[in-house]
Amino acid sequence: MLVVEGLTKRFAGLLAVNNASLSVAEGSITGLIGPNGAGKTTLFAMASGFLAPSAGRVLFTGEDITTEAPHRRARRGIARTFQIVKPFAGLSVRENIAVGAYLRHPQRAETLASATLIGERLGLGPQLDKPAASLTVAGRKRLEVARALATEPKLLLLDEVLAGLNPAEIRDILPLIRAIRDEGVTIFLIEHIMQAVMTLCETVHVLARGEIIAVGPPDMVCADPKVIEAYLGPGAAARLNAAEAPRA
Ligand SMILES: Nc1ncnc2c1ncn2[C@@H]1O[C@H](COP(=O)(O)OP(=O)(O)OP(=O)(O)O)[C@@H](O)[C@H]1O
Repeated sequence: MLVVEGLTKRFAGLLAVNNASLSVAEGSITGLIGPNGAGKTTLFAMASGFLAPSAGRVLFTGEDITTEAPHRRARRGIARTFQIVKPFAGLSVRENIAVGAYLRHPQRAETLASATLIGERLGLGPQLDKPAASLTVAGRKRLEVARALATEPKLLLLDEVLAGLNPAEIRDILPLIRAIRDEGVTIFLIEHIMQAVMTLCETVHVLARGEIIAVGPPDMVCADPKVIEAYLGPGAAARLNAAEAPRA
């Protein structure tokens, strides 16, 4: 569904993403992991049109969308959430979701009806008429997903939607992410919480210093020495192996 080929982004002297290629299969929940500063959000920004790549291509359902603006990609069916959640604080929760719903339902009554349905589905029913500013962190994260989902995407890019949530809140939101996929929305997510990645994702891509260094099922990827070293430093995989080896 989404194919990224040789994607590169330079910020002045910094190579944030370097010749990254990956694909996200239709109907999958695919993960993008990697240490802080690896280039994950930059890659998402290029996939969703918020940043122009320095080189490389982005294909969506077989079409080259590399130079398309975010609103055009949204119309094609690509939606993203942002790591730093910034709802329109003065608007109600329903109105915030309606901003997304407006893309497919330009009539006000329909927009609000669609926003109501999506808000209820995301567990925000009791808060729909409250100002977005009154939501807890977990509520804001749900609102962020609701706003993206309201555009009725085919592909949903989730950038650390679990960050800042406590274990109970994470446990509550995981089935929701799975349900969204089960209803036909392909999901590509950046996540640091490995337990969630292990539970949700069929395939994981690992980015380190801007380069894709591994891809595969989460358990395989997490056991890959290259991945262990990217997180823990050179020699870490060998030290872990030595520590785990039975003593003679
Ligand atoms: N607009 C920008 N201008 C200059 N440098 C940037 C810009 N955006 C990101 N960077 C740099 O690019 C690199 C990759 O950043 P990015 O936010 O994509 O990493 P990340 O993997 O998403 O990190 P994290 O897990 O901490 O969110 C970092 O060194 C960052 O400082």
